[in-house]
Formats: sequence, C-alpha cells, structure tokens
Amino acid sequence: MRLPPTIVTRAWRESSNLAQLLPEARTIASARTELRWITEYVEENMTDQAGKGMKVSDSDFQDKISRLCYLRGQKGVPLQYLLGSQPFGDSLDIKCRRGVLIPRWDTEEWGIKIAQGIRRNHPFFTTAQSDVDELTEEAGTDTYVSETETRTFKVLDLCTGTGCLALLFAEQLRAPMAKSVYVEGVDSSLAAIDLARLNRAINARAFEKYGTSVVFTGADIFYFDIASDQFDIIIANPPYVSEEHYYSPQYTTRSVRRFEPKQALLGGIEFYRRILQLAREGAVPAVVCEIADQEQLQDIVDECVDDGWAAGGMSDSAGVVRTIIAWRKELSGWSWMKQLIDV
Ligand SMILES: C[S@@+](CC[C@H](N)C(=O)[O-])C[C@H]1O[C@@H](n2cnc3c(N)ncnc32)[C@H](O)[C@@H]1O
Repeated sequence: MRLPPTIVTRAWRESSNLAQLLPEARTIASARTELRWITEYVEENMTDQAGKGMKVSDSDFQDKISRLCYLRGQKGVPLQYLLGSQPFGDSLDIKCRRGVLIPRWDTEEWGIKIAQGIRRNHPFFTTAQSDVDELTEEAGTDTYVSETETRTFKVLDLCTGTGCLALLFAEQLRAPMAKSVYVEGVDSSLAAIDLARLNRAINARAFEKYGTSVVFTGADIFYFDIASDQFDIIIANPPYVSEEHYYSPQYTTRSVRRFEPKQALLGGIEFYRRILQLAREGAVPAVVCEIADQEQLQDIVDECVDDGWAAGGMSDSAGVVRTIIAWRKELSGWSWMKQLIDV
C-alpha cells in the first residue's frame, strides 16, 4: 500500500534517513524508533573500532547510518539481520543471521506465559524435594509422586531455529535446590544449529548458574525419536504457513519472503501430526505449539481430543489465536494449563 504523501513529506523534512526507512517502517513513529536503534548500533560499533585504535571519522559514521537506513527501508532487509540481534525474554540477546528465522514477539509472549505457568504451577517447581521424598515413601508408586520425584525437568524444543524458545525456557525455569532443568533444541538446518549454539554460549550466564543445561541437536523431526519418559514437555514453533499465504502479500511481507528462509515458514498439519506422534511415543505429558490460525487450531485440537488429550487454544495480546496447548488428562501436574485456554 502506498504511503500518504503528507507522511512522506513530513519524514523528508525531519531527515533523509527517516524518509529512507519509511517504506518498511510505515509510520513516522516506527521510523524514528528504527533510526534510534540503527544510530545506537553504529555508535557502539564505531566506539569498538575506535577502542581497537581504528580511525573513525564523522562522515564514516553518517555514511554507515545512511547505508543501513537504505538497506532497511528501500531494500527491505529485516532490521535484525542488519543489527545482528534481537532481545528476547528478560535478558537474552539472540544473534540473528540470514538463513535462520528471526524470533517474533508473539513467540516470545507465549513462551514466557507457558514457562512462567510451569514455574508457578508444576509440582516439580512448587514442591520441595524433601516433601517429594516423604510423599514417595508414603505413596509408593502414586502417579503424582512419580511425576515430581525426578530431579531434572526436561523440555524438548522442536524446530528451534535461533534457539530462542529453548533459551527462553532455560532462562525462565529455575529449578529449586537439588533439582535441575535440561532443555534440548532440535532443528534440521545446520545454519540454525550453529547459530543456536552461538546463542547458547552468548547467553549462558542467564541459566548456567541455576544448574540448567541446554543442548542443540541437528536432526529432522520426521527421522528423530525420543525414548519413553525422556521429556516433560514438548514446545515447538514449526513451519506452518500454507503456500497460498506464503505468496499472498496480505499474509507474508515482501521482506519476509525475500530475506527469511522458506523452509522455516512453509509447512502445515504434517508437522503437528509428527509432534503429537513423538509425544505419544515418548509418553510426554504436555505439548505447546505455535499455530497459524483458528482453522489449523481446530484440526489439531480434534486430533488431540481423539487421542484422549485435553486441548485448546491460547490467543496473543493482539487477540490472534497463536498456540495450541495440550496435556494428558490422566496425569496430574498439568491441569492448571486450562486457565491459559481462551479459544
Ligand atoms: C518457524 S521456524 C521457528 C524457529 C524458532 N523456534 C522461532 O520461534 O523463532 C521453524 C524452524 O523449523 C526448522 N525445520 C523445518 N523443517 C524441519 C524438520 N523437518 N525438522 C526439524 N526442523 C525443521 C526450520 O529450519 C526453522 O528453523
């Protein structure tokens, strides 16, 4: 859609960099925010260079800013690929590179909600180990106890990309004393696994001190198996965009189509079926996945319910259906997820 000429004129009056950014930023306010981020990034970069004894002139500084504004606004390069990173969760700095999908705000939002829900409500986090030991002794093989007695809570993040969700769960889930958290991220793209490992190294301070470990594995989820009782929850943001939506500018922007990897976006129900199959085979009690829309949600909820799971959808703060939440009804420890379901 063409921008109103009054906005374009206002942007040019304020600065040429702002006007360059406008085609992608779409509003003066967003263009100002992007210009501020670009300027801060260039300042930091130039300070680093100056610190290494390199000469940096004012015109180098201005040229660099103009070039980035041009690439962003006129060529449509996503800001995260230009600046190289995206803040995520409370303190994570997720490095971004061409060839790997940029983490989205809606993924971050549901990831935080689920991780915080687990930490507040799941017996592993709310029950002290001494209580568990006592209960185990009293109850023998009671299900509740067998779920909570384990000292490691394990999360499997399928289709991990930059590793943003895996690292978010590692950051948010802090195990009580004498227990620990293990998070494994899986992706079939080697570029993604390389980047996820870099992101783990950069962000280790956010979780290592709590005894949490994170592992990234290169594998295709259609040829990947898990053992029974290996994981407590599967989380995933799989490729879910249909061909029709991928090629429609209404759903997928030119910038996304041009710069982000197609294999990270194009997909559908086959991914959810595979994820549910893995959950079934591995006796995983809970699954949370990002989804495309209401129609896709209904299809997957129906499959879960047919399988004897409890399931429903959760919207994001923009009111868009964003995730499917499912758990095995016969197990305790997960029924609190009901509170999150609003669709
Ligand atoms: C929508 S992106 C999500 C990335 C990341 N979890 C996020 O939320 O930003 C989907 C990811 O699935 C990966 N992928 C696609 N097909 C796959 C497969 N068969 N097995 C494993 N990973 C796959 C892609 O490489 C991509 O990184």
